[in-house]
Amino acid sequence: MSSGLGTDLLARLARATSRGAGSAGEIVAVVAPAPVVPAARLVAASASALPIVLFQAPRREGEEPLEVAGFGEAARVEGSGPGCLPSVTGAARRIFASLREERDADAGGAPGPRFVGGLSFQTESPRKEPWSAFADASFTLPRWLYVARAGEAWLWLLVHTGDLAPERSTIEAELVSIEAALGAATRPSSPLPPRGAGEGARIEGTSREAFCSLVREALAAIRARELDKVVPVAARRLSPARPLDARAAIARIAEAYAETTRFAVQRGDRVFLGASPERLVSRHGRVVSTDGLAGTTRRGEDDAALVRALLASPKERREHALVVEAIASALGPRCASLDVPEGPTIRSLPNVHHLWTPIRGALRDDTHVLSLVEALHPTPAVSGAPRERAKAWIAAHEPHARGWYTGAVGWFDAAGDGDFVVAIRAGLVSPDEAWLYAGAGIVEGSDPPAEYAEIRAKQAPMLAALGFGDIAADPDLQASNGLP
Ligand SMILES: C=C(O[C@H]1C=CC=C(C(=O)O)[C@@H]1O)C(=O)O
Repeated sequence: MSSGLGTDLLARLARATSRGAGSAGEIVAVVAPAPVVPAARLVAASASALPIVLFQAPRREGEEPLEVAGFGEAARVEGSGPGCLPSVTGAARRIFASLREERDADAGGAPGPRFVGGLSFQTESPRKEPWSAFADASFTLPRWLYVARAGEAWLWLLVHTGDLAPERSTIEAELVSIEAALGAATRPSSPLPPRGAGEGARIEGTSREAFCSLVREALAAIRARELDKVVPVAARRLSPARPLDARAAIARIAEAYAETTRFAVQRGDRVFLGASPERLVSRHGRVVSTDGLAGTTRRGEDDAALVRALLASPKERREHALVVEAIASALGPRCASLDVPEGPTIRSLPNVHHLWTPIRGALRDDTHVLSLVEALHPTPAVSGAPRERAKAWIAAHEPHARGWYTGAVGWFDAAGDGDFVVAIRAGLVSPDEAWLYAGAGIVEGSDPPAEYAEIRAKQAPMLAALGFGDIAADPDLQASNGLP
């Protein structure tokens, strides 16, 4: 074994299993200190065929961001159909109860094993392509789990005790590959996308005209008082001439959008990845926090004027207020206190500015983060208001499957703590195609071409990460690729 980490981890595994033979069905978790690297870069550096998960939180005031990267699966919990989250929570509890953590003194502070995964926007049976491998809710307990916080990092290995003897050589081979990735991830990577990746690519999906007509239909429903707000989503499928590299795209988007939560969940050869600016909910003990995020303007040379206009726009404020009201009424009954600022501030990303209301509260009891997710999802930032009517409008009008886009991605641990983001600014990437999505909140006063420009700006990070940045920027190339 090339480094101390590998030797350490295997010695700890041997000691842990010799201490107790382990009852049938038990999972032993051993942990050792690891080099500190950006989690997204670790995923990108990994040549392992093991499926990946990633959740790399940004720096936020008063919080130590947690970075999580996982390879392979020690366990998976899944559910489908409306109301499946309680059974997923129950299944995860039983797995945590069968998990034996073994920590040496140098890993006393390591954040423990956790499930990483997500859920779809709407439950759907059977799930439509390209999302067939993504259950309505699906969470992985990684076999190899890298966790980093506050300048320290650790690597966990989770093994079913019954599998140990036959698996030993597989474990050793996987460890060699993860150590190599950790070594490579300490060196700066090249964030440049492949040149000319867009050449010869086929692009299909929601055209400018189709999106504008969806917005006009939404406006008609709003004028008819059927809805206050609805969030139509456009989908675009890119079939490149050369294979796409989802893991390299993860590293690029992670470095370019460090103020967002960078995430990835792999099922089969498809990776759902993105960089979300919007927290759905986090729970740490009794502290709950979330973001009201809705209302958008592009960035430009006249940035300060754009921000002033965004803050002053009654239409954007209304679109935003509906989100904040829905969050406050979902969390209010569960909280002993809830701090909802009077008005929004600005959250600026490299591509857009948003209206933002950070909300924090103290929970009345130890509500599991998944039941908070269930109470909040989907917020009017991705569905609309009233919620059920907006969901029905979306199901009737959007021609494509959203899948996990505008769902939620995050992690939860044995204590029921967790962190989830709204799964936006994301796409589903496999070697031979990428599905990119973007939506926009429609309220009275929305202008269809302006909303179309907004979704193009929201898709720019994923296009650039995949090497299609030239398509996003160049109108001639857009035309030659069949884009409006
Ligand atoms: C639905 C999306 O963004 C939501 C989040 C923030 C701002 C939004 C807006 O201004 O329309 C959307 O509600 C998306 O990026 O696909």
